[in-house]
Formats: sequence, C-alpha cells, structure tokens
Amino acid sequence: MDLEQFIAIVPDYPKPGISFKDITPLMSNGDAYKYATDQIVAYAKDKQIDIIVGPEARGFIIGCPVAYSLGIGFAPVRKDGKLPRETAKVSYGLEYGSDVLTIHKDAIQPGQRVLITDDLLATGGTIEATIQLVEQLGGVVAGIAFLIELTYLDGRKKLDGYDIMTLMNY
Ligand SMILES: O=P(O)(O)OC[C@H]1O[C@H](OP(=O)(O)OP(=O)(O)O)[C@H](O)[C@@H]1O
Ligand SMILES: Nc1ncnc2[nH]cnc12
Repeated sequence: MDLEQFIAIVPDYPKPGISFKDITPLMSNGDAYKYATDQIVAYAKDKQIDIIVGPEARGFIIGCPVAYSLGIGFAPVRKDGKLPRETAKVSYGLEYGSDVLTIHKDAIQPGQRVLITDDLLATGGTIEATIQLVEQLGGVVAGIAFLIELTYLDGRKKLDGYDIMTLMNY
C-alpha cells in the first residue's frame, strides 16, 4: 500500500520553515492504519520484544495497536509532570523546541527487550532521550519503528548502532 497518500504535508507549521507531516489522515483510514500497524508487528515478530515504549503523544498512536497485536504491554514516555509516580527524567531538543521526557521507574524490568515506536524521526532528539530512559531502567532497545523519517535532518546519526525501521522517507 502507498502510505504517502495518507500523509498531509503542511508548510510553515508550527513555525516558518517547518514542513509538518500530518499523520491524522492515515490514522482515520482503517485500512491504512491497520497496514502500517501490521508492518511494524512483522518487524517486531522475531525480536522477542517484552514491552513497547512510545513517547507522548503520537508514539502512543503507533505503539499501542502494535502492543495489542503482539499481546504485550505498552509503557508511556511523557512530558514532565504528567506521570504520577516516581520517574526517570531526561531533557532533549526538538526540531521546534526543547522539553523534558519522563518514564515511571517501574515501567521496565532490567533485561527486558524493548521496541520503541513513534510516528516520525526528525532530529532524533525525542528518540535519543527515550533510549536513554529505557537504558537507565536497564531495558535493552531491540528495535525502533517509525512511520516517517525526515532523512534531510539526519536524525539517524543520533541513533547509531540501533536497529531502525521506517515506512516512509522524506
Ligand atoms: O526527532 P525529533 O526532532 O525529536 O522530533 C520528532 C518528535 O516530534 C514530534 O512530537 P512532539 O514533541 O511534537 O509531540 P506530540 O507527539 O505530542 O505532538 C513527533 O511525534 C516525534 O515524537
Ligand atoms: N516536520 C515534522 N512534522 C511532523 N512532526 C514533527 N515532529 C518534528 N518535526 C516534525
């Protein structure tokens, strides 16, 4: 399936110069959302994944149906102040800002194999921070899956040595 037809490209959002890739048309088409989910499930199948981890908010949209399909759990990474119990924290930079990401300290057991999911790889700051959180808790990052990679931002440089899959490249 050609998934790119379900990505709306919005120039100069949320700031001048940013070409925003809107995944909501893909999510609202049942066949496209299922196809994208199934591609990530197939990638994960032979990796003995114990748990999926995804950053707020679009990482949840990608990761939760994959976790359901694999019959495993999902642990949310959230912006600071959103998780109610003890958290690990990392600060990170974005294509259009900076923030702090957190995860509950008991979300991952040492040695668990983790698949990280998100909608889009831009500068790589979000996923670099998510990797740091998983590894702080003793998790093993066995794979990272994105719908979209913005190759012109070279985010992969920050993720050297990790196993990465992407469904669309811009
Ligand atoms: O590779 P990076 O430069 O880190 O950028 C990619 C991240 O930016 C977006 O999330 P955003 O922080 O805008 O949050 P949202 O999903 O809640 O909209 C996107 O969903 C990725 O998580
Ligand atoms: N260009 C972009 N489009 C959509 N989400 C993003 N997150 C960071 N950069 C983005």
